[in-house]
Amino acid sequence: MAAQEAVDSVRDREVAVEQDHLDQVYRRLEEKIHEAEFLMHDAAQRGQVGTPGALAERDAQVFRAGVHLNRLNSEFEDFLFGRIDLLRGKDGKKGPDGAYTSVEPADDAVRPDGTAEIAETLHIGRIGVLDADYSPLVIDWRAPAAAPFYRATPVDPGRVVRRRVIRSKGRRVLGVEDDLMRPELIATLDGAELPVIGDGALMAALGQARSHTMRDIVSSIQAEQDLVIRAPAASVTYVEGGPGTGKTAVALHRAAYLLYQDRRRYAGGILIVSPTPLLVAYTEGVLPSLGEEGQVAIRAVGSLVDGVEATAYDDPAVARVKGSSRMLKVLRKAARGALERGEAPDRLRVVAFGRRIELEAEELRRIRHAALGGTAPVNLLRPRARRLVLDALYAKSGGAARQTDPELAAELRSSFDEDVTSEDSFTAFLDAWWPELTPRGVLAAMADEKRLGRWARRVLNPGEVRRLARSLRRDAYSVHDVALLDELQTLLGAPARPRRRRELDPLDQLTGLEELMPVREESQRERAERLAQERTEYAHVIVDEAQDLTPMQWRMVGRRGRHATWTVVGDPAQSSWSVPDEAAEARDEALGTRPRRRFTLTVNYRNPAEIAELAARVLALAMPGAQSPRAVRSTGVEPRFTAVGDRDPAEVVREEARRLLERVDGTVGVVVAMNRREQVAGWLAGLDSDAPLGEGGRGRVVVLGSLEAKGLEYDATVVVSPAEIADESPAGLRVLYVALTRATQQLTVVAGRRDEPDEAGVPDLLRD
Ligand SMILES: Nc1ncnc2c1ncn2[C@@H]1O[C@H](COP(=O)(O)OP(=O)(O)OP(=O)(O)O)[C@@H](O)[C@H]1O
Repeated sequence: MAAQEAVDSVRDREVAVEQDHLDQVYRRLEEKIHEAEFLMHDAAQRGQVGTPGALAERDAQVFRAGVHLNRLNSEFEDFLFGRIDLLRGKDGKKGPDGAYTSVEPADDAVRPDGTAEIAETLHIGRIGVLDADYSPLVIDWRAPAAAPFYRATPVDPGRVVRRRVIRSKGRRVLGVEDDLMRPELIATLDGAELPVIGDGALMAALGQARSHTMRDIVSSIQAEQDLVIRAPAASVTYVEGGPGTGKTAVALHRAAYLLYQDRRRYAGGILIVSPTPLLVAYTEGVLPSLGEEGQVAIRAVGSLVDGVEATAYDDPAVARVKGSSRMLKVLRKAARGALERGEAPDRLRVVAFGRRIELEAEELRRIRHAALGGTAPVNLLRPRARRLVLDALYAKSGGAARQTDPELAAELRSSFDEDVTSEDSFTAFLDAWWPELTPRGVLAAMADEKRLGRWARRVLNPGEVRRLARSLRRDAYSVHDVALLDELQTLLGAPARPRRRRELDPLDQLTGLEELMPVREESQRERAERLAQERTEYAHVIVDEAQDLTPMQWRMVGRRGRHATWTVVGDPAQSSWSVPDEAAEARDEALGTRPRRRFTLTVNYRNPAEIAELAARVLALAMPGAQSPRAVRSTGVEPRFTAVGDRDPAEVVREEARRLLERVDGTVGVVVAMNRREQVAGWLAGLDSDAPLGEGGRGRVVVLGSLEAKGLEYDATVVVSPAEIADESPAGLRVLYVALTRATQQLTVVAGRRDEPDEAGVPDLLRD
């Protein structure tokens, strides 16, 4: 009892120490907010002076003040989260943030008798704050001086003696968790003692209940993750790692880091490509929590083309055709072939120079053929086709023979052209004979099996043509259709007629200003959305779950980062694409010859060892020889197996979900084969209506098709019929591996007849 009281009093004292520091930080922040408000006000006044010099000055001031206000307001909550106590460094140089730059301790930082002193204490937070005397009150987590907070380990501690994670809410410090990097020094430090509280922050973070949104990991980023987050943005950063190794988290923190490093460069935008809208929604809050918004667009791969939000999935056989690079040949033919629609006119009659001139079907066909020569986008060829038609008409009119003088001949020709083109019927003919094609129109034309058969000759077999045409007759676009639309956009080109240009706002030129200025007619959010939509190329592209992109999707994503640097994260063992080699080829094409820096993440932070071990059995089948990531914790709860047997499957699944709802505080995900989604959602309707999670009234139970589970996680999961999931597609075992690795605490597997369960209910596929 007495011992516990002693621990509590040390803890209280340490919390009070950090509270003091936080109070000091808040006082300083308040001063800065006043300063910023003054600047804003002052800048607005100056803005009334209309000279160019005053405008430039206003821009710069408004920008700086806006940055301040924006950040201070959004990050007032919980922005101080770490502290490191450091030995004296090798050199005595300080960086711009007032911290010493040396990573390594001085040779004599630990004296021969084993004693040492703490030479520097740094607090780490979401943004940097300097005191009035320019000493650092808080170091931005992305600054070089903060790196030791993430990198230090007991094996390689550098200057760090103790790392502390501080939990705070608003202005109140709630607790501290320490990791000791140099335990041998603790008893021999000069001056103040350095107490150590708690079991470390990582375990505390991992054990927390999950909600429907991902949390940032800024206070517990691990050393191998930090290396990726801070990797220089040259060319391609390529990250592989098994389920739960933090790839998505790392990708998001890397976006924030890159913006901090070089905001000007990334004003060109960062695009994060995510596999599903569910994962987009799940991750959307992380960057704002790190203080970054506006510059980063997170888009599902089915929403990369404006105006289309595809969520439907094709069945695997169709998806395989639509994703394959063979489609490129088919689309090239379709883009040109779609000009020849059934209703196109097959003759042209005009009156010029008082004569009737006619072009017959065969002549028009030849002209079209000549105009289409080469590979230029079809819509851009319309002017060329128009010219060739006029040439042919002129030749027929005999006009060329009437004039030998070149100057007069040119004049004659030009008045001929004017005569013809001023007739409405000529324009009407051209519109019908060489219509402006749209990607949607061409895709619709491909729904005609006969036509598609012609365009796909020797590329797709008749069965593939039939299935593809049928799938294109559906009302909604599928996720795979989006890459086809995008490819068609490139093959067709923008319409030839000039678009109305948006008026340029001189303030647009100023980096980042759009995020900060309240704009007159549009809300800030609308404006950010519009700018994001108008943007077709990005300065940095991050691809999450990269193993899933099909060759056609790689082409689509590649077009958005032709001049970009890239971060590509993925796990081949989780690929739901059936022909990984083909996808790898397409990926290499999209990334070009840019050199790659490769990283591997090795620790599974999501699954307890008990679940990871079960998943490893499927990994061995899905990808023999592949390494499982190492799980860092164990819950002592083994996965549970239940066979449906003669019972009603609806009852069994409902019962198992209910059971897990009682055992965990957060979410329960029920993962089923894609074609069972609706049915199982029906089975579970109303199950948790009295236990909503509070975020927009969403319940704690979610039913997911196997392909939708990608990247997500739940406190507990029910995986329904592994065999059904595995049999769904050629990549089924890898998809099952994904399904089995979603739970942070508990996993229940429900086996159907097809699973051939043993007497303990363990499906054939999951037996040792
Ligand atoms: N350093 C960390 N500190 C705290 N939590 C972490 C850390 N790294 C990862 N996590 C947590 O582990 C879980 C898995 O992370 P994440 O989803 O990024 O993994 P992933 O590699 O993308 O997984 P998958 O391949 O299955 O999609 C998340 O809940 C994440 O917050």
